[in-house]
Amino acid sequence: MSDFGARLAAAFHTHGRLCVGIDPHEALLAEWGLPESAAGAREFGLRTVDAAAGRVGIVKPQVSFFERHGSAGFAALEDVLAAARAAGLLVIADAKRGDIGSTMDAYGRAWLTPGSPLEADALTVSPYLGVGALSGTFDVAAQHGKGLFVLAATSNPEGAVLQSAAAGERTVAAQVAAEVGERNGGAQLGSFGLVVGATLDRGAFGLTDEVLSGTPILAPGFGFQGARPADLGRLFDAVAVNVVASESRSILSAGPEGISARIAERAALYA
Ligand SMILES: O=c1ccn([C@@H]2O[C@H](COP(=O)(O)O)[C@@H](O)[C@H]2O)c(=O)[nH]1
Repeated sequence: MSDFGARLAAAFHTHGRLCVGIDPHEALLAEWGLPESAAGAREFGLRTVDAAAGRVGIVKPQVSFFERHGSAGFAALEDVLAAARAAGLLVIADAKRGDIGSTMDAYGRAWLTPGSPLEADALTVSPYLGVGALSGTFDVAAQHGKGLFVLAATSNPEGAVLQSAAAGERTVAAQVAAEVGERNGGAQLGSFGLVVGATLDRGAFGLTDEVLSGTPILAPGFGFQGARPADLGRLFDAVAVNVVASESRSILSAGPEGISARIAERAALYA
């Protein structure tokens, strides 16, 4: 099987850049007429997968909305992950795991090992304990052709003070980007990416075209958080071709009857 970077490039080519977030918020479950339970989250996720399949190439389940239902929530998530992958969608598990290296290795195995109940194509991880603490997770991902998205400059305003702070001659975000970029070894589109919010000016974080070159960029913040598809080129210019544009609530709020049309409409804006 090809590596994650190659599969992502193929998804871009076939379906464009939109990634549909699967975030079964309590309010959305109510709007969809579904119970506030693991069963509700499962049904919500499966219907979203059905609507996404064939219309986009990538989905991003937000793990927290399943985790809050405990073991039944994880069982629901397993079904959603399996259904999405069976439908040919690339699945980014948005779990934002971050810990010391030995513990990260276990997270890597949980989310990225073929046949694992929680198998995804890529996982979001936090570099707050040092990018080096993710070393074993990079290795597990590489071994199985999977991907990682490492938080660099997040879409929420609270992140900026830390992420734009100096780390030697670079900002924290740019240091993370440089270390992740090295892992991609000059590939046109590597398997190891960054999270860079679409709500911010990446220049303020030192995230130049050079430091982002060849690195997939997961960009939440489109839709509900205010960034518009038309901003993609302006925000990311030379590296826009590597951007996974993520929208959750702006799509999910269409409800079960309207979601297929909403996905098709939004996907066309990122084609
Ligand atoms: O910097 C980040 C990293 C992750 N997220 C996640 O993306 C979605 C955004 O949902 P919307 O409804 O499109 O606002 C959500 O799962 C976040 O946890 C982010 O927003 N920003």
